[in-house]
Amino acid sequence: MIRIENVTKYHEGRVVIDDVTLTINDQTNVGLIGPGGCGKSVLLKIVCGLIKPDKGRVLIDDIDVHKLKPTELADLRFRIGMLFQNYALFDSMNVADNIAFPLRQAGETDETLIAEKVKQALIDISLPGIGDRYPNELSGGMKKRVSFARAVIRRPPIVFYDDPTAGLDPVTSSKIFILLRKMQHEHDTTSVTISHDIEGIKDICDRFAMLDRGRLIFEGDRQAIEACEDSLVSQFWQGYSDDELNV
Ligand SMILES: Nc1ncnc2c1ncn2[C@@H]1O[C@H](COP(=O)(O)OP(=O)(O)OP(=O)(O)O)[C@@H](O)[C@H]1O
Repeated sequence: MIRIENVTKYHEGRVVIDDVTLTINDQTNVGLIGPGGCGKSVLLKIVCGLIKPDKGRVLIDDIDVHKLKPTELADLRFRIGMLFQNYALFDSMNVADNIAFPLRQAGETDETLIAEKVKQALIDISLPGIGDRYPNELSGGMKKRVSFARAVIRRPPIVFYDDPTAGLDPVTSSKIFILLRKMQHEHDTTSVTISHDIEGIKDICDRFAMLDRGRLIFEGDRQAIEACEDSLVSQFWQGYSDDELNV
């Protein structure tokens, strides 16, 4: 279970995460939504220990993430897969080595096994045989899928996806969402997915949390968000605005 308790974060004199409390139960897939800049990515980075909160705490299976020593934090991160917004692939490594990185980092030395796992991962993301290519030879959508493969290669029980379909065409986006769903169903992962693609995450998440200017303004299941009377939540969910657009 992931428990975010009264987490607050300031950045350059202003509050970025404002007293957020949220519980994510095991094998639950949470869609984290909200306007650009509301703090979604910062919250995920706080949860996985990359950014320290100014107040509050994060517990993963009762372990206080920000009280861990660096080596203990590294151990915890072995259990967490992360798909970053900016791909975060290593440009100097080919695709196969990028995908194999978490396996080798975890101490796997059986190169035959690694090669088999990488081969299967490339098949799973519908990019068989591209292991020898380098990230700069790939399209944005291919990089996202390779990042996905790397994030889940060790089948981590917890996975965080930061806008996995940002900037992708609809066909590639739907492929990514299919992969996400497959991970959830076949490996019972607990996940948090940040996405601006409401239609896409409707079907892959069982609960939803919405941030607005760092505050948690909604948490609940699909039925609850569809019935939510808060105009900000319902407009965001349905993808329209009462205000005229200032263009
Ligand atoms: N290391 C950091 N610690 C705390 N706050 C940060 C840090 N880096 C950036 N910020 C601030 O956090 C705010 C929220 O950014 P964040 O990337 O979390 O928004 P977001 O909701 O994920 O936006 P988007 O949907 O556009 O990706 C920004 O205003 C940014 O200035």
